[in-house]
Amino acid sequence: MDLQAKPQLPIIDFTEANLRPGSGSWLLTSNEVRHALEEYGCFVAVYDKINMQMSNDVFRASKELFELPLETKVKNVSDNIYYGYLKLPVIPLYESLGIRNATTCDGIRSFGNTMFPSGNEKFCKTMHSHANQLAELEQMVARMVFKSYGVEKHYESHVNSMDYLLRVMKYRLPQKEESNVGAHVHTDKSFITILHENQVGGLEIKTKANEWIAMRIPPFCYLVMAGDALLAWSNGKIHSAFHQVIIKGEKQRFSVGLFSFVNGIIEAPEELVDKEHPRQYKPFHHYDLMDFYANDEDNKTECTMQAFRL
Ligand SMILES: O=C(O)CCC(=O)C(=O)O
Ligand SMILES: [Fe+2]
Repeated sequence: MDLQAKPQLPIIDFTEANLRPGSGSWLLTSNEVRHALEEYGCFVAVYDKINMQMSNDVFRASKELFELPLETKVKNVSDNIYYGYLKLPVIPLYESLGIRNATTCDGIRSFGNTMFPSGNEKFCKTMHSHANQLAELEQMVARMVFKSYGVEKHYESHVNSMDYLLRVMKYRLPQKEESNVGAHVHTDKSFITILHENQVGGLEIKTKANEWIAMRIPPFCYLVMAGDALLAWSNGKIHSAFHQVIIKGEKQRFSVGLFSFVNGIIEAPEELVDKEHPRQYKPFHHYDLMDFYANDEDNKTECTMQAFRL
C-alpha cells in the first residue's frame, strides 16, 4: 500500500443503461452509494444524461444572472437567508441566488419575473429543465439509499414530500491581500446536495481522517453530498462532510447546487433503530433545522446537528 497516496473520493458510475430499480446493477450501485455516503459523506457521480450544451447554457445563464444590477438581485428575498440573494461581508468573494421550488413552473416563473421583469424565456427554460435533471439524479440516489438500508417501502412518501432549491453561486477572484476563502467550513443542511461547477476547482472536502481533498468536478460528473438531514434520517450512519471553497486559480468559479429538503418531519425509520443503535435525533421538521442554522451565529462552523438536537 502506498502510504503517501492522496485520499480520493469514490467515483460511482450512473451511465449504465440497465441501471433501473430491480436490476442487479441497481442493487450493486445502491450498496456502493451507501458505502460512499457512510465513509465520505459524498462521491462523484458519473452521469451522462445532461449534455454539454445544457451545461454551457446553465453557466451562461448564471453569468447573465450575476451581471444584473444589485438592486435587482436583492429583490430575491426569502424567509431564510439561504434561499434568497446571499452576499455577506465576511466572505466578499461569494455571491449566490437561490431559486426556490426550481423544479416547478411556479417556482421558476416567480424567480424569473423578479429578476427579468420584461421576460427571459430562455433563462427560465434552461434553469427549470436543469433543476429537473438534477432532481432526477437526486431521486435516484435517495432511492438507492432507501434500497440499501432495506426501507424502500418508505421511499414513495419521502419523494412526495421533497422541495428543491437550486442555488447558483459565483466566486470572484481575491484582490491583493484579500482572503481566498470562498465558503467557510460547513456541512450542508439539505437532505442531499448535487453540485457541479465550471471546471475551475476550489471545493475542498474533509475526510473522516481530517484530510482535505481538493477537487475539480469533471464534465459529465456531479458531486453528490449528504446533508445533515440525511445524517439524522440514517440515525447517524451516513456522514455529512465538512467542506469549504478556497479560490486559487485565475478564473472565476461558478457553481450550481441542487439542495433537496423534506417538507415535513425527518425521522429515522424504525428499521435503522435498535438496541445497539438507539435513536440519535428527535424527529424534527426539516425547515426548523434551516431556521435554526440561519439564526444561530455561534454554530456556523460547528456541528449543527449536535447543537440542534439539544
Ligand atoms: O461552490 C460550491 O461548489 C460549494 C458551495 C457550498 O458548499 C454550498 O453552497 O453549500
Ligand atoms: Fe455546502
